[in-house]
Amino acid sequence: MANRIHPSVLNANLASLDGEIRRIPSSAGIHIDVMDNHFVPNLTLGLPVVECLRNNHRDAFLDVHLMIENADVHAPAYAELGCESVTFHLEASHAPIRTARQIRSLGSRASIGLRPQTPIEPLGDIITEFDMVLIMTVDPGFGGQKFLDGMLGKIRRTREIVKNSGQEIWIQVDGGVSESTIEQVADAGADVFVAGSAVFRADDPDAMVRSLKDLADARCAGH
Ligand SMILES: O=C(CO)[C@@H](O)[C@H](O)COP(=O)(O)O
Repeated sequence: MANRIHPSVLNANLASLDGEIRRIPSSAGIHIDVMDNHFVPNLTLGLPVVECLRNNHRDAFLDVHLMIENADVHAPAYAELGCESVTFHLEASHAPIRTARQIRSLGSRASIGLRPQTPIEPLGDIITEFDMVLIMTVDPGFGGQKFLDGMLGKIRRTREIVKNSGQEIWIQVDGGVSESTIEQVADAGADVFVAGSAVFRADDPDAMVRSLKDLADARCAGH
């Protein structure tokens, strides 16, 4: 599938989210980080704000990344709102298969996220329950951190597992993705790239989105 750039609004002006999203029309999706100050040491926004964004951006692909405890309880509500993709964390779920099925039954793509320390291998048995795997390449909680090079092997192994599954499952990489790192991330096998500070700290955020896409496509026009 074609490479996709999903800017994370965590590093945007959160008080002007509507306007910030309108600055990046070349994005394939908008990555929205929901944090509860328990699963991660940061608090951002939740269901009411995502509902407003849904209403104001009917055509956008909303890619919600839940960094919250009790994911099984809360995740389906984001699918009910009509978010195209809902990621919850394996570490915050007691029933990942049931939650993924619920999300899919509500018409959204189900995605599973992994902290840097969580191995990918145990997911092999249930990977076909998901439409996307999100590999965190920084410790979740904050934008602007350095990409963890040690995660490249994990991305490669994830690509192998996805290939062996015979399904088209997207591999999203989140954390420290920029013009300096995206090529190696694409080489390793990712096809959905979250970039926060690289996009929103750029003078021209939309030009940055296009540049990241070109760099990824030059390495691999989809896996
Ligand atoms: O989920 C997170 C952080 O926990 C990310 O989505 C960040 O928002 C990415 O920001 P950059 O590392 O690209 O600045």
